[in-house]
Amino acid sequence: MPWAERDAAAHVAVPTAVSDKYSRGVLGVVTGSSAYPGAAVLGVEAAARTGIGMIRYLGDATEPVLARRPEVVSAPGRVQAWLIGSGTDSQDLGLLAALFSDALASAEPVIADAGALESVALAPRRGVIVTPHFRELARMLAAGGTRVDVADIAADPGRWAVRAANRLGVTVLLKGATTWIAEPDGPQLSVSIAPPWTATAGAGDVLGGILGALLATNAATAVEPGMPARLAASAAVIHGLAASIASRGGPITALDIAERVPDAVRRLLSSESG
Ligand SMILES: NC(=O)C1=CN([C@@H]2O[C@H](COP(=O)(O)OP(=O)(O)OC[C@H]3O[C@@H](n4cnc5c(N)ncnc54)[C@H](OP(=O)(O)O)[C@@H]3O)[C@@H](O)[C@H]2O)[C@@H](O)CC1
Ligand SMILES: Nc1ncnc2c1ncn2[C@@H]1O[C@H](COP(=O)(O)OP(=O)(O)O)[C@@H](O)[C@H]1O
Repeated sequence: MPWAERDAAAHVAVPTAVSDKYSRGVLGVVTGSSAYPGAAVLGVEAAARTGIGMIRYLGDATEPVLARRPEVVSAPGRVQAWLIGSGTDSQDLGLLAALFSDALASAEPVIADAGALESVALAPRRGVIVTPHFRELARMLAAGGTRVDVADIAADPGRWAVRAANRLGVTVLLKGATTWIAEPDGPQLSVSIAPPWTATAGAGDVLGGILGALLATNAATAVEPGMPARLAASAAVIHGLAASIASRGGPITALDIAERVPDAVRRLLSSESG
């Protein structure tokens, strides 16, 4: 089922007069590495611009993240959701492996990307959303014993998203020109609003940050049946809309998308109230 702007608008948590930074939601972030520090900067930038109470950044790229976003806290503490894995390599995790395991063993919802995908294959649970592209999904399925060519996934991504969700037991957001979302025994959703200019390095890291903010700010309902898929699809709508606003028919960078996220959220909220 296509997920539309009005559907996404209903999943933006708008602060009220009684909100504070903790009641709005805190996102714990374990992303980035010495090889890929930029992925951490992009995800944190996108989460901050989606609207969130606070971000705790606990990965290996604290310096560039704080240089871009001094609002970010690098002290450990309580969080309402986790974003793990963007900009990391599953073969070279070092101390990050323990942080991934802790997040996956916690009760909070988790978004797992890139280098954290294989950790999920070993410890799947409800409340986990994985955000692979086609190659990453093929690798995840292979780790679980299902061999599939990337070309087969590309030929029928919607079906593979559903199959993977059921086989892996987690919500799958499969990235591409159309983004497919499937929850085990739950909704199957799709979003196709991003312009092809979105196919640029780091755009997926930005999507992870947007989804992280939506999970943390909807923490009370985020793991109810159907909600992981709806929140994931809403993040894809905000991402695609921000990319369209940034692009206006021309080229964009991943950071351009993150910077236009407030405009995308504003547009969703104004269309909902109008
Ligand atoms: N700014 C940042 O910090 C960013 C960080 N990022 C982070 O990078 C990490 C890895 O993510 P990824 O998606 O690249 O990983 P993956 O699926 O293993 O792809 C490898 C495949 O690509 C192919 N390939 C490579 N070069 C190619 C070429 N020129 N032309 C054609 N093919 C080429 C290569 O093929 P091969 O060379 O082996 O034939 C192989 O199959 C991940 O942690 C992510 O978060 C990104 O988000 C970007 C921004
Ligand atoms: N042809 C396309 N048209 C629209 N969006 C695309 C297209 N190709 C990729 N995307 C989007 O761009 C992002 C790419 O993410 P990803 O593959 O993880 O790249 P990276 O790892 O460099 O961030 C995803 O959100 C995906 O849905």
